[in-house]
This record gives sequence, structure tokens and C-alpha cells, in this order.
Amino acid sequence: MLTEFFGKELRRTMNASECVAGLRDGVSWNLLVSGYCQMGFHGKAMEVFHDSRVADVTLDKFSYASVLGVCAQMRDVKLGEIVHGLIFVSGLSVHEFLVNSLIDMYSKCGKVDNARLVFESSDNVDDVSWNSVIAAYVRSGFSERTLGVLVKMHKSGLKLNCFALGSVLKACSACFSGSGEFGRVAHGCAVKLGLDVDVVVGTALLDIYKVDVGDACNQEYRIPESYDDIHSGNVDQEKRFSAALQRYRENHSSSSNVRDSWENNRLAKGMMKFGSEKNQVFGSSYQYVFEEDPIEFVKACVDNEELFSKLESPYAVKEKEVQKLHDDRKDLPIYRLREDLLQAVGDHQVLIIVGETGSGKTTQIPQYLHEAGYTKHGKIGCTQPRRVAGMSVAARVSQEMGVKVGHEVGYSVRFEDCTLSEKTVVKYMTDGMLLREFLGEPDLRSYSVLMVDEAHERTLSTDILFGLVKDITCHQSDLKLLISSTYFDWAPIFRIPGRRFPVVSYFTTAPEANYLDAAIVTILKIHVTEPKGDILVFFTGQEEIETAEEILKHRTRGLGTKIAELIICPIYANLPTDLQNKIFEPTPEGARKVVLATNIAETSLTIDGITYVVDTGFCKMKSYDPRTGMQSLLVTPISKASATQRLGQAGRTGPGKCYHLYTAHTYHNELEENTQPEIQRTDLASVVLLLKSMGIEDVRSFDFMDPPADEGLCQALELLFALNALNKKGELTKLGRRMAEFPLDPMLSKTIVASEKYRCTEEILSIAAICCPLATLYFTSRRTKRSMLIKQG
Ligand SMILES: Nc1ncnc2c1ncn2[C@@H]1O[C@H](COP(=O)(O)OP(=O)(O)OP(=O)(O)O)[C@@H](O)[C@H]1O
Repeated sequence: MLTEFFGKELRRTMNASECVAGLRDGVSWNLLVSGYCQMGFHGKAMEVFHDSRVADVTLDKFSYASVLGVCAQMRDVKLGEIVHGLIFVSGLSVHEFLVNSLIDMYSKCGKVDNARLVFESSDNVDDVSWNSVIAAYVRSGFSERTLGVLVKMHKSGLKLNCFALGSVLKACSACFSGSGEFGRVAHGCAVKLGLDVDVVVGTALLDIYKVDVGDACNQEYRIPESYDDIHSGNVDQEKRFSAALQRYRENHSSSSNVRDSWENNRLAKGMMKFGSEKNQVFGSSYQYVFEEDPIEFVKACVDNEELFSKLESPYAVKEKEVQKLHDDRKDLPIYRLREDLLQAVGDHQVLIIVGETGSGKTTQIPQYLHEAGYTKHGKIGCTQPRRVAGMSVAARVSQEMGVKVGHEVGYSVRFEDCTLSEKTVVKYMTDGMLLREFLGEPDLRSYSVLMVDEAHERTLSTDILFGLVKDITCHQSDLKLLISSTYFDWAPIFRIPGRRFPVVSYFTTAPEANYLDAAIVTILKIHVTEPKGDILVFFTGQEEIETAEEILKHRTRGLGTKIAELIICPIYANLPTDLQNKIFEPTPEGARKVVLATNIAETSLTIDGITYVVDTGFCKMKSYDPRTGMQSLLVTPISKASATQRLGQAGRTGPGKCYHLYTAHTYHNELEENTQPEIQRTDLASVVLLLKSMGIEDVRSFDFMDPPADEGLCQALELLFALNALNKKGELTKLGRRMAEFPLDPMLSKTIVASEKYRCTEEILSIAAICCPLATLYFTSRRTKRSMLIKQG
């Protein structure tokens, strides 16, 4: 009734968007989709179907079946594949009802192999499925395969319907030219099932016998005489079947063996003869026997002439690349403000720069300053909270400047210094590395500009840096300090409005119970339904990333060639650099890359081609309990600032979409504005040791942006005293100075220094490397190891 009502309503309005505007629940969407399909308004049906996806409504199996019907009628296999993907993702592919619709759609669109795959990979097939796949084979002219399915079906005890039987008989006539036992079997079946009186079946039978009459080699088929009681008009099934069998037995003795006849038939088909049949062929006659299913070949390379005509000179390619980089730089929102920015930097010693993520702060500002001559009297240093960001930004900037990484543009991260002291003028580094430089060069004389990037992340090192550089700028008027962040307002602010590419944000309608599952479903949904573009997904850590990788591999393997290839690239801090770099490799044509990342990929990292971002809404955060002295990593909801950063990753190299796996209500009401500064949730012993080694005696009066709790500071002082790093007066001891040289927890530093005395330094170094929380040792998870062992048997 409702459908009817909707039908009338549709007829009246004929405007999907009007109807959609009023839709509230899944039932209405389903009615509307089915209604349009049934009434033959295919365009409208597809419009509503598309709108339902935008509204993130999951349709029911009937709607999907209707849409598949439309795809079949429109022969639109691309759309059919998308619907197939949606069905798979929504877990509806177990319904035999939809299996049959899929087989039908693929067969009508000429994708018989896909139809077969659906049929073979489904556990829930019924006689309709068998009949559908037979019809698919016949439609595509695969006569032998048809008969193969028929035999299997017969063995499974399932019944043919009249359409499928008609198809089978057609296949017999096409395949065997009337020579086969299959034809007789099929005819026998028709009689037994009472289907030989059906118009479709009858016509097919006539076809078989027509072929027979024309075939001089095979005289074995004859139309069975009437075996019904003509006078009474009764149809006697038993009699029909025994009559058909009798004919079969009569002819069987004279006929050649079925297998022989089949082989002869195949041989005759596969034999290629040259010249006229009557003429003598010179030399011995060659026979070429072709395989049943020809192997398809693809041209590996164009011929030389074609190749040379297409080949561009390497110089032309290089020029094009340079031109593109040049054009890309001009497209950035910051480009219009270049002169104003230089003016502002000239006018103010400290400047806060506020701009959307991806507007060009990190890559462009150091270049503008270099071009304006700021590097004549010192370097430009730019700090990053993470090493991978420091390395990749340096690579990008050196590319844009047309120089080698490590020469004019370099980077310095823990364990890797890629700079030349006499040549490097633009230096990207982690904030921790700049802190280390303070130890050797307390006034930072070698720098003319310092840019503290991503300051809103409030890492421990960034906070300490602030206190130190603020102090230096008071005495050194020629050192410029730029702070890139939306967080601060204690200095003049320079704003860069606009984002290079738009990003559409989506929230879930209800909270997700399991964000890992939700992320997997979202990835698969994007993969099968959305246009070209790579995906970046944020998880909290290595273990989660590995689990997601395993599940994704398992699920996509199950889909075989039905979907495009999905290349999975994990990235987390402990992954070796060469494996981390895989995320930057270009995605091959026709495939899609999905980067599974921790918040390592949240800032300053541009992965070319990322169009979709999936934000799970959580991250792992360091937490410290001063009472127990225990440090731990806790899974915590991210801040709004983090969510904005994550979203920004989708619009760096093109327009994008960001799927937040939490509700808009959660975003507006439950997420903190900013991440809590690390200094307030960490063990302060190493901070105090570092400050002491820099000559800051009264640590409590240091200009912290957000001072840590007194309790934490006292505990840190006590620990350093217990380790003999400080004396009774709170001054740094000789041992303390040596300990401060190590970028480690003071307890580990003390252990290493003490190992000298006990002559076990080598062993202690190994132990310290394992204990260090940021150890670059690469562990595979227990799960991966277990699966490797299972594979090895
Ligand atoms: N490796 C790269 N490949 C392609 N494009 C890049 C690359 N690095 C940077 N870009 C381009 O330069 C733009 C500016 O990047 P940049 O890191 O300077 O932005 P930002 O304003 O500092 O953002 P954020 O605050 O998130 O670091 C990017 O949006 C992107 O279009």
C-alpha cells in the first residue's frame, strides 16, 4: 500500500530531491528507491539511491535488488559493481535473493565470469541461482559450461525451470550439432518435469531436431511421437518419460561413444586447415589445436617507431616537473600574501602565524625568507614535532628550490643529521634536536630566523623551546622568531586565510561501539563506491594498525578481482624508515592506496593523492601519575585541534572528504579545544636535568607557558638528587652533566654512565636500547608472528 501511495506521490511530484528532503528513516528511502525502480524511472531511482548514500542510509535487500535490476536493464556494470560493493559492505551478500540478482545483473551486462564468481563464492544458492547461472552462460554462448552446470545441478537434485531448460536445449543445439547424449538427457528431463509442453522448451527442442535433420553425420534424433492419450486429452508423464528413454536406448547402440563424439567435435572445431579442401596442400599438413578458453595477451611495449615518437626528452620532462612545482607554489593561499608577510617579519621580532593546514606555512615561509636575504647572516631553522615530517618537508622544499637534500636545504632528526655546516641555509629539525643544539650553542648565534612549527601540539620540547627562545630574543634583536599556531596571542598575529582545496566533513549519525570495525567498513565502502583517490586512516597505535591490516587483507582477498587492488601501507613511529617511506610511493593506475597511520601523519606531512581521511577520533597519549611515578600510554579522545588537522590532510593535493567516526554532537560538546600540554602529563626528571645543564638553576621560576605541578617538579629534583646528578644545593654535579648528554631518561643515562665502572657497557647499551620508549627496534606483533609460524607449518 505504501509503495502504491509513494508511486502516486512520485508520479505527482516527479522530483526526487523534493521527496528526499522529507525523508526521515530507512523505510522511506527504501520505498522511494523501489518505487522509482518499479515504475521504470531509472534516472530518478539512481538519484535517490545516490542521495541515500550521501545521507549514509543503509538500504534493505529489496532496494538493492531493485537497483541491481535497473543496472541490468541499463547494462551499467560499473554501477552494478558499486552496488555489489555496498551489498558486501553492509553484510547483505549472504541473501540468496541478492545473489540471484547479482548473477542476473552480471550476466545481462555481459560479465559472465563475475556471475560465475558470485555463484561459486556464495554458500546460499538455490535452484533460482542455478537457473540464473545457466541462463548467463547460454546468453554468453558458453555452451559447454552450460552443460557442465546442468550436470552438477542434476547431481545436486535441483530442478530446472522452463527458461533454464530452454536455454540448455539451445546450448545443446549450438554445441553438439545434435550429436549429444546431453540433448537426450535434457529432453528426458523436459519430459519428466512436464516442461516439454512449454512454448520455450518446445521451441528449443525443435531447434535441436532441426539441426539434426541438417546434419548428415548424426541421424540419431527424431521428434518423439505423441505418447499422450490424444482422445482423453490426458498428459501421462510416466509414459512420456519412458517413451523418451526408449528412444534413447534404441539409438544408443548405434551411436558412437559419447566421449568419442565429444572429442571428435572438439577436434574438428580446433583444427585449422589451409587452402581449399579440394586442393592438395604442399608439404605436411600442420594442425593447430587451440585451447577452449583462449589466453588473453596484452601488448607489452610499443614498437620502436611508436616509442620514439612518444618519448619526451628527459629535459622536457624535468622542465615540466619544475613548471608544475612552480605553479603549485603559486596556487597556495600564502602566495598572495608573500610581500605582506615579509613586511610583517621585517617589522616584528616575534610573529605568530595563523593559517589553515596546507596553506603553505612550513614549506613556503622559509623559502620566502631565504629569497628575501635572511640567510645571508645565518640559517633559517624550522622545528617539527616529528621526525618523519622533518624529513619529508626538507625533501619537498629542496625539490621546490631545485637543490639536493642535505645541501642548501637539510634536516636534522634523532640519529640522522643530513646537513652541511658550511652550505645548509634552511634547516628542518625536530624540536628535540634544537633543544640539544642549545647545549652546544646557548645563544643560537648561527640562526637568523627560528620558526617553531605546529606549536599547538605543545610537545615537551616545544614548550621548553618557547621559554628559551623568548629569553634569547630579549637580548638578541637580530634573531627573528616565528611561531606557527592558532594557539597563542602574546605577539602580533599574521593571518593566512583560505585553504587550497575544499574538504567535506562527515560525522556518524550515532556513536560507533567499535571504532576499529567502523573504520574497516568505512575504508571498504570508500574503496568500492568512491572515485579515485587514496585513503588515510588514523588509528592509535601499531597493534591496531596491524589488526586493521590483517582484516582488510582478509576481506579484500575474499572479493578477488571484483574490486580494484587495495594497497595497504602502515606507518607508525617504530616502523623502520624505509618501510615508512612506502606511503610516499605513487599509487599504480587502477589501484587505491590506504595509509594506516598513527597521529604521526597528522601534521606537516603531505602524502600526494590522499583524498579521503577516516578519523577514528582517538589517539594514544602519554600520561604520568606523579604519586606512583608511573608513565603510561592511554587511548584518549583527540582534541578539536587534532580533528581539524586530520581533516586538513584530505585537502592538501586536491578536494577531499573526511569521515569522522563520531557524531557532530561529540565533536561540538565533548572534545577538548586543544591537546593538554605534554609538560603537564610527563615525568619531569629529564626536563629538569636538561634545564639545569643549560644553566637554569631555579627551575621553578623558568618561563613555562603552562607551569607543571609543583609536586612533579619536587619529585624530579628528588630523583636527580638520588641519582647523584644534583648535589645538596640542587646544583648539577659532574655526573649530572655527563648524564645530560644522553637524550634518555635520567635513570637509563645513569645506568650507562655507571656501566663503565663495572665493565659491562656493551650489554647495558643493548638493554638501554630495548628499554628506551622511542627505541627504533622493529617488533612484529605477536599476532603477526603467530600467523607467520602457522604459514611456515
Ligand atoms: N610532498 C608533497 N607532495 C605534494 N604536494 C606537497 C608536498 N608537500 C607539500 N605539498 C603541497 O604544499 C602545500 C603546503 O604544505 P605545507 O606543509 O607548507 O602546509 P602548512 O600550511 O604548513 O600545513 P600544516 O600546518 O598542516 O603543516 C600542501 O597543501 C601541498 O599542496
